[in-house]
Amino acid sequence: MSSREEEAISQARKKALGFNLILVTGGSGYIGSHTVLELLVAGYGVVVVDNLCNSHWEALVRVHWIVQQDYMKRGRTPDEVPPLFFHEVDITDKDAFQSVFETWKADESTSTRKPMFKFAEEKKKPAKKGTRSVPKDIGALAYKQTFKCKEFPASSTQFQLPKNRPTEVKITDVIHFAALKSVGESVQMPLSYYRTNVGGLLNLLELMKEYNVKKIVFSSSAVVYGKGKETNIREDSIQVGGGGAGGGLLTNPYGRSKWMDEEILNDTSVADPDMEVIALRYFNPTGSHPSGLIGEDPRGTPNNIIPVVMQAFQRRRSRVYVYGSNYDTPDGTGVRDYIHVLDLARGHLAALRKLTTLVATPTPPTDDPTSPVSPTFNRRMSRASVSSTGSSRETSFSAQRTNYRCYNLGTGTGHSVLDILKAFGNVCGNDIPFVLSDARAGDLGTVTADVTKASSELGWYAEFGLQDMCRDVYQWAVDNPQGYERLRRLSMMAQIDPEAVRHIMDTVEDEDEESEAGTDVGSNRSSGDFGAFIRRLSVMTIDDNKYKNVMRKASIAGPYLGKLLEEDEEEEDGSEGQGSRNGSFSWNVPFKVDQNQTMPQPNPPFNTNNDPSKSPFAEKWGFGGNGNWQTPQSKVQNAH
Ligand SMILES: O=c1ccn([C@@H]2O[C@H](COP(=O)(O)OP(=O)(O)O[C@H]3O[C@H](CO)[C@H](O)[C@H](O)[C@H]3O)[C@@H](O)[C@H]2O)c(=O)[nH]1
Repeated sequence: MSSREEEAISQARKKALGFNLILVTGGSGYIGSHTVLELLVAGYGVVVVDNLCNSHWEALVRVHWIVQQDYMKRGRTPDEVPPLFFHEVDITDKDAFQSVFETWKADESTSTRKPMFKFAEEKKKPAKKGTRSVPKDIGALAYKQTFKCKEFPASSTQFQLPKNRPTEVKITDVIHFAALKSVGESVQMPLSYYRTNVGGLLNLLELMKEYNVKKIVFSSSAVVYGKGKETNIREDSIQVGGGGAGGGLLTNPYGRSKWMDEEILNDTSVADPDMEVIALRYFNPTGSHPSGLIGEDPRGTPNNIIPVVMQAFQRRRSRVYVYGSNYDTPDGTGVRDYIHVLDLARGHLAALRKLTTLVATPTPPTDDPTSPVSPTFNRRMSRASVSSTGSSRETSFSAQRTNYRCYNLGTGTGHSVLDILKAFGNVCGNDIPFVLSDARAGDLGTVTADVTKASSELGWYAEFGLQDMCRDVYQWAVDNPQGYERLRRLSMMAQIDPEAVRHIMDTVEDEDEESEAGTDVGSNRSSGDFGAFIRRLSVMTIDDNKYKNVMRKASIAGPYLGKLLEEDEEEEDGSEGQGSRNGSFSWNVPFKVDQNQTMPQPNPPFNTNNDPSKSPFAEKWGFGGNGNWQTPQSKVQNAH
């Protein structure tokens, strides 16, 4: 590790000192980013781990910026916003994941936390002296930015810095979002789902154990209720811990992976009485932050109703197919419990506070061996759960523990598909075209939550209604017609052809100088700091004219890049337009061209009178005698 990296880690740790530090896996995704926002608003420091497979780092920059505005609305200064750090790491890569824990591990010399019990078979191994991952300071990036956004009210989340600020740097809790989440895709690629959703959780729990992190909020789903449970579903209608039905009613690998995760978490809490687990079962999340700066950006063709409606509004599909009109519901269409993503995010805060209370007032251990808080009892439970005889008596030992809790997060109110179409039509002032169609295989008529447990035990309840959800989704759709897609493309562009990007950096220089948004593009051009450049361009994504200007210049620079940046037209049936969906961007990481990547045939640039050979990049990209451009890849293929 270079001295510069060591210095960066040391600076980050200094910045984090005094904050309760929460590790959020999958924190740049849809629900993750809104939760990070609420954590910062509430005064928590946040460390995000995300592999960006279905999200964009830009979301986090926007999050920190929104929180700065939120703080100002509350009479505080942006400097007071807690730190937000980002690691681009895949949780299935255990070594890389461990390097994050190494970076943020407690300083042993100042640590006051001691494990309460040590079982013989679980003696803590010394932490591996592995590499340490260098965190990106998102707050520092956000301070330089200017975004245009809708006026939004200050968050209702209370600012609650702990009375005694932590005197050591330590991750105290984990919120685990990182997972794959498409039902249909999980049927096609079950192994990927189990690898990420189950394998990733195992890595996390092993690392939490090794680094003595004991509290976790887990992102579960109403999907774990499976078939057969419909209206006002209670948490105890299925049993985690072998005490009843559950996983058997599930119909797809995604649902099974979430169910398995809950079982694993429960078993872990049985084996370790110090562990505190809360699983949150989401119903149908939708909505976005009212600023219109962050929102849902589903990759590929969306299947969920709200993104589908949004696409119909954007004319990216001709109509919405309403699946099923003969259900036993008021208007015959499917009824679901839609919950605003900000309510969901605040549900995670409520869960964190619950975990904090539990740890702050622990039940003292007792010598009574039949007591569930006795070490003797827990040792027995531990043995029972690994016994090979599997008698029913022993099975009952592995019943759900009190340090494992699950809660529904929903509103308790159902809305039909037609209600959604009407509400969305109201906010956008246009009717959403739809057609009644056959029911989708496996769909249920009604799925709504009983939310009394969350309100009585977490003190949480949903504040937003359907109209709020539709309004905020609409705002996001209007301001970000392609979600973060443009950003993904710009990032992809920097990865594929840094030379061409450098050329665009030259051509947009004047624009940068005119811009009021601070940027370090110019000063870093020679050192290839594309991160700064992409960040600068990301500001332009909201200003359509500027963005189009850049696209035009990108076409000048390189035909493939021009193609990459072209607006994609969604097919009528909703299938994806061309353009990469795999682009991601890493700061200061050498850009690599993936030689196996299949690149689309680029269009000729339009500034060279359709003579590609006049482009400054003609030689680099190759020019076929038939007038078609060739990427290096297609050139290789043609040679064989
Ligand atoms: O193009 C569409 C898409 C959906 N629907 C209908 O809209 C309702 C909601 O469907 P979604 O696909 O948006 O959501 P589901 O309730 O089917 O599934 C969601 O909630 C589940 C838990 O209940 C799981 O978490 C799952 O991953 C998640 O997508 C259903 O009646 C569905 O039939 C349509 O009519 N047309």
